[in-house]
Parts: sequence; structure tokens; C-alpha cells
Amino acid sequence: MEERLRRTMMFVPGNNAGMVKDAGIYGADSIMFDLEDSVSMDQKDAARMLVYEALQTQDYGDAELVVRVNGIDTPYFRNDVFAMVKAGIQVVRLPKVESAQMMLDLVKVVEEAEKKFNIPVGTTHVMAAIESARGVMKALEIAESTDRMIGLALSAEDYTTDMKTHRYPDGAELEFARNMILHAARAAGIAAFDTVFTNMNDIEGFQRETEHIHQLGFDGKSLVNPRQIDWVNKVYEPSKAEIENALDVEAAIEEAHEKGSGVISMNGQMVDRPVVLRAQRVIRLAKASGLINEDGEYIEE
Ligand SMILES: CC(=O)SCCNC(=O)CCNC(=O)[C@H](O)C(C)(C)COP(=O)(O)OP(=O)(O)OC[C@H]1O[C@@H](n2cnc3c(N)ncnc32)[C@H](O)[C@@H]1OP(=O)(O)O
Ligand SMILES: O=C([O-])CC(=O)C(=O)O
Ligand SMILES: [Mg+2]
Repeated sequence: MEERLRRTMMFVPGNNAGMVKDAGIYGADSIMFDLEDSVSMDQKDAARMLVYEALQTQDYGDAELVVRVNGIDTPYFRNDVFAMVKAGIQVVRLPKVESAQMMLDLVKVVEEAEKKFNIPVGTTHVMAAIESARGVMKALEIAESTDRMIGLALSAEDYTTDMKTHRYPDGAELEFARNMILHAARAAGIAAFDTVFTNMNDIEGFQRETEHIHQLGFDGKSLVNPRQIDWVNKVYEPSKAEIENALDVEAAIEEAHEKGSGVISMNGQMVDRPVVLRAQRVIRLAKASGLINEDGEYIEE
């Protein structure tokens, strides 16, 4: 199956009726309804009900539907998971994950809920948000904890608090965590999401951070505002030269396969499997960015 593009995963506060209703109109790859830290304690039940209702009635198009439930040690956790599984959520994001065991405990409750609501066991996927030093050090075991896993996310607001620092413009305080999470995710064959950027007035800072995490290899970012979606997509959009090269690589490798070979030379550049895999990703991104059609032809502006 073709890998899903996950450039943008937008948080939507679960108790904000207007935002929950309109969340599908902005074109996020994944919409993440939040029942955790954007919802005050006295709104937890109301938010859960609001999101449950919305999942039954709203059309969110092709977006992947994710919910951030409350932490496993909170009194809301079980009710959150049962309601969201019943509503057919695609991915449950567990916050503040520090061990593989926490993911296995989540999966146990997800499975109970699937059985109770006659949903085939294994339908609901999960992901982990890593928000502490302990979580970072355990990133690989968390990434490999269950075959329901689709990804790991860095959550830098809580993480920098745990590390007794705060966020700086150059992001140096996050480099170790970013590299650990990215390597763990890649080793396990799942997605890696960078953290939110919360200063809505610092557009340049947001772009700089997005370019940096794109260079490192992250699939995308968690977002807090719809304006950030286009900014991320722009960074992930391949250039014309990259697209042309990718299309040439696809043609070259087809020619090689016809001759029974897995490698071919193209303008002096060796083309083999890793080059082809990178080219395929560029083509997928170019299609998602509306630059080329299904046949690999340019779409005129
Ligand atoms: C550390 C953490 O845990 S971070 C994760 C938890 N935090 C969140 O979920 C916060 C989500 N984001 C928000 O609440 C808001 O975007 C804020 C508070 C950051 C900024 O709010 P505003 O300044 O009002 O945003 P802005 O003016 O850009 O809003 C423009 C439109 O987008 C909507 N919108 C803004 N953010 C979101 C969102 N996250 N999801 C859906 N819709 C949104 C607004 O309702 C508004 O719609 P309208 O034009 O129909 O009225
Ligand atoms: O997941 C995120 O990026 C938001 C979050 O909870 C944090 O930064 O602590
Ligand atoms: Mg957090």
C-alpha cells in the first residue's frame, strides 16, 4: 500500500464547537482532535461528547482522523478511548509516553473497546507523543511496541519543561530529541512528527524550523493553526528540477528493469533502489502539491 503523506497534523481543541465543525476545510493531512491539554478539567466530558458527535455527523473528506486522548494515568483516559473507538477514530495519540508498556496498556483498552462495539480488532491505529527525557531515551522500544503504531511525535513544550530549559529560536535544545525520535521512527518503519510552533506572529521562525525538520527527514509537524498548513506544504513541495529528475529516474529504472538490471547510469549518475525510492517520494509529494497529475504531467497554473 502507498505510504500516506503526513505533512500536517493539526490540533483542534475538542471543546471548541466552531473549530471542531470547520476543521476539515483547511486541507490538513491529519486532523487531531484534542481532549488533553487544550481542554480544561471542567470541560473534559463536554469535549469528548462534542468530538464524538462531530465524528458521527461531519464530513472531513480524505483527512486522517486522530484524537489526542488524556494521559493513561488520568480519570478521563478509559472514557476517551471507548468513545473515540466507538466513533470510528482512525488513530489514537497517547500523550506523555515513557515506555512500551504504556502503549501496550493503551492497546489493551483499544482492543476492549473494539470488541465491545463490534469493530474488527486491529482497525484502530495508535501513535505516541514523546514529551520527556525518559520518553526520548525509550524512543525505539516505544516505536516498536505494537504493530498498530503509525508514528512518534516530539512534544517540545512539555519536553523542554522536563529538561529545565525552554524553546530558543535556533532549536539547539531539541536536536538530541529530534534525532532520537526520528531514528527510532525510521528504524521501526513508522512516521515522525515534529512539534508545534506556538508563536503565531513569528512566521519567519516557523519557516526556519520547518525547513530544518524537513532537511532532517521528518514526515511533517504537529500544528496549532490552519495558517500553518500552507507554510508547511510549501516547504515540502518539491522544486521543478527535483520533479524532473524524479520522473527521469522512474523512466531510467523502467528501462533497466526491461533489460533485467536493477541499476542504470543516468547522465553519469548511478540510479539504483534508494535513488528510486527517493524519486517515488518526490513524485508523491508533487502530486499532493497539485504540481503534476496521475500520469506525471505538469498541471498548468
Ligand atoms: C502544548 C500543546 O499541547 S499544543 C496543542 C493544544 N493547543 C491547541 O490545540 C491550540 C489550537 N489553536 C488555537 O486554539 C488557535 O489557533 C490559537 C489560540 C493558537 C490562535 O487563535 P486565533 O488567533 O483566533 O487564530 P486565527 O485568528 O488564526 O483563526 C483563524 C480561523 O481559524 C480557526 N482556527 C484557529 N485555530 C484552529 C485550530 N487549531 N483548529 C481549527 N480551526 C482553527 C479560527 O476559529 C478562525 O476561524 P474563523 O475565521 O471561522 O473565525
Ligand atoms: O505535541 C505537541 O507538539 C504539543 C505538546 O503537547 C507539547 O509540545 O507538549
Ligand atoms: Mg504536551
